[in-house]
Amino acid sequence: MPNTNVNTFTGNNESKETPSTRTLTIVADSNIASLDEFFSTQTLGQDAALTVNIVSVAGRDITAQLLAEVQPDVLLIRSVTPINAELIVDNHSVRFVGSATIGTDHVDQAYLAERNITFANAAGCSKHSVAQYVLTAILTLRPQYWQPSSNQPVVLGIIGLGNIGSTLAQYAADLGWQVLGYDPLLPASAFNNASFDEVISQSNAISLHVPLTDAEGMNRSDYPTHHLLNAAALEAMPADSLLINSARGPVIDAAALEDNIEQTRRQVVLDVFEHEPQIAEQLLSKLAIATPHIAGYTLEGKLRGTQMIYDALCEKFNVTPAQSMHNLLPVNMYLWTELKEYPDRLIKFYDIMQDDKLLRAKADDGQVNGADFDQLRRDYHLRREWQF
Ligand SMILES: NC(=O)C1=CN([C@@H]2O[C@H](COP(=O)(O)OP(=O)(O)OC[C@H]3O[C@@H](n4cnc5c(N)ncnc54)[C@H](O)[C@@H]3O)[C@@H](O)[C@H]2O)C=CC1
Ligand SMILES: O=C(O)C(=O)[C@H](O)COP(=O)(O)O
Repeated sequence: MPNTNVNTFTGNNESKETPSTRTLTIVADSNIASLDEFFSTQTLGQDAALTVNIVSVAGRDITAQLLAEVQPDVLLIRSVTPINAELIVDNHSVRFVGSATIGTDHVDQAYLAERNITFANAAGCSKHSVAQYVLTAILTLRPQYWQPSSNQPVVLGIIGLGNIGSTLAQYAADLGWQVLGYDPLLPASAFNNASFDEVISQSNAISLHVPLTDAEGMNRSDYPTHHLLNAAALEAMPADSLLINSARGPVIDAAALEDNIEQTRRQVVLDVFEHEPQIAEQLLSKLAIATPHIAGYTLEGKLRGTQMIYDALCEKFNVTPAQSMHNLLPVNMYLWTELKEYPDRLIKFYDIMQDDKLLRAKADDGQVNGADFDQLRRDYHLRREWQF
């Protein structure tokens, strides 16, 4: 069994009757923020004698073998733990799976439903964090966009207008930018106002905010996003348009992207990579900004993710939630209104090039290896979300 951190909490035994102590065993990704503050007897077992036993391990170490050894009631994961038949076909103890993430492409939700296992994710938990990451990337590379003008408007293309895309659109509108948005699964609106071809051919900057879906399989969609940006789409983009991907790596065909950057010298920002956690130096060297899947990594974003799966677990087990992320947040001095007034303070709000520098420093022998990519994320100094 990998190195685990086992905290055993025993319920208060001073009740009037001898409690029949129950144990709730949790296997959790150690990269979940404030795990022990949210999942303990005080926060889960206040209505009954309960022993909460948490086994926390690296997300990639949550295996069928570990489940066989621990027999957990609950799995708490993040995006690096695939949840599917291969992991739990022989397990009959898990009753709840919580992913403290927005994306769910790593979870076979139909299989969980078939097994009558409750699933919860953290929809929208880091929408502001990711939107602010995208704004920072754009304004770091193109600071002139702070002052759009009638003869030099800024057109931001947004593909996917859900929680993150629509939040980004609000920031863009607040800066006086024009938004061209495309989302075939939502009704037309002020922001959902263009075709895919119009977005990619008429925008100064294009940002992707779609889930990773396929034409078939567990993430099937009528509008699959796997390689949504293929060679043809990239070719249709003006050479000087900036492309940002903070959705999922495989939404862009990495090989086609490398060729397109060679041909156009396009500025590209990637927070997610088709073959992560490995990154080929050949691609890395062509990018304007590269970061290790940390667009959502603010203290608020990660705590909100933990809060949301904690609340869902409490609902599952009919327990009154007894922990709030607001008890765990230091004072936040980052105000969007201040940044708008003093754009030169952007680097103090978020120095994205420092994250870029740390990632590039891990390139060795032609690539960034998976262990180094994971270490950068595990040890990431969580940013603070700007107050909108
Ligand atoms: N880099 C990071 O740290 C993070 C990445 N993400 C990724 O961002 C994705 C989007 O997050 P949210 O906006 O919160 O999800 P969401 O589910 O609220 O919105 C996704 C939107 O994409 C639309 N969509 C689906 N297929 C499409 C297509 N083919 N073309 C255009 N639009 C399409 C949907 O209709 C939906 O409105 C997540 O699924 C996740 O993969 C999320 C959080 C952090
Ligand atoms: O929430 C999502 O979706 C994300 O992409 C998260 O930022 C992924 O973070 P990890 O689960 O990989 O820590």
